[in-house]
Amino acid sequence: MTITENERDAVYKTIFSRRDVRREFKSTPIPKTVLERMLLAAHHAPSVGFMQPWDFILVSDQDTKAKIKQGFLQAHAEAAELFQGDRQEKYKTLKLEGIEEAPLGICVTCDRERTGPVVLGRTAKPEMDLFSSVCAIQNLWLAARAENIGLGWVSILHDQVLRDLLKIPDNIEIIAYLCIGYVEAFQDTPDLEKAGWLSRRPVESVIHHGVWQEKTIGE
Ligand SMILES: Cc1cc2c(cc1C)N(C[C@H](O)[C@H](O)[C@H](O)COP(=O)(O)O)c1[nH]c(=O)[nH]c(=O)c1N2
Repeated sequence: MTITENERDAVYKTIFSRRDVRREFKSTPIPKTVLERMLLAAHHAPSVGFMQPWDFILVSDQDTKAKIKQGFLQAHAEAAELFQGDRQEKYKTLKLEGIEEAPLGICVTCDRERTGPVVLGRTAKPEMDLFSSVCAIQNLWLAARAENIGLGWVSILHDQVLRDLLKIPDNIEIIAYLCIGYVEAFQDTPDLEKAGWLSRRPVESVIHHGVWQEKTIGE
């Protein structure tokens, strides 16, 4: 199957216009068929040894979301203490989650024993199963964008909060909590760039020819 030029352009458009969304979620529920399409796309991610170690826990209960938000607030306050001076003040102004506003939360996990203990491709690098679950998240993120649905990753949250609330067994690794929903608009630039936190590095600064080289860019 050959990808046509228009189809190629649509893929790049989706990649470049994807955003981490934390604000302006609409309460409109995501239709079942749309959600199924997105989850099927996530499930078609590459995985080490074709292990498919991911699971997706769908969270729409408002009370559960409120408890997850409490967990975020605690971790967020702890995080603020780690920054100093102006950086700390700036950190406190950032909007870093849309847990209660987004109609759907998805907790993505990784079952490290799914096809184990010995997994093709994981023998020298045991963390490859975790990375595979992240591949599924990226597929979900892009599929959401293609559906004009926003997705935001919230990692300022201790695992135990999600483990207790969502009854996740100890042998299952927690990879991510994602906030998902239709949005008022997709911004052209990342929120953190707009807020003056960091900006996108020039692509030349991350490409090395032959050997790794130290590269400095103005920040
Ligand atoms: C593993 C991981 C974890 C997080 C994120 C991303 C990833 C990949 N990002 C989103 C992150 O801030 C964002 O991707 C960058 O700022 C770039 O913006 P765009 O994604 O291009 O809009 C993120 N954003 C946020 O508001 N709260 C968070 O806790 C996190 N955590």
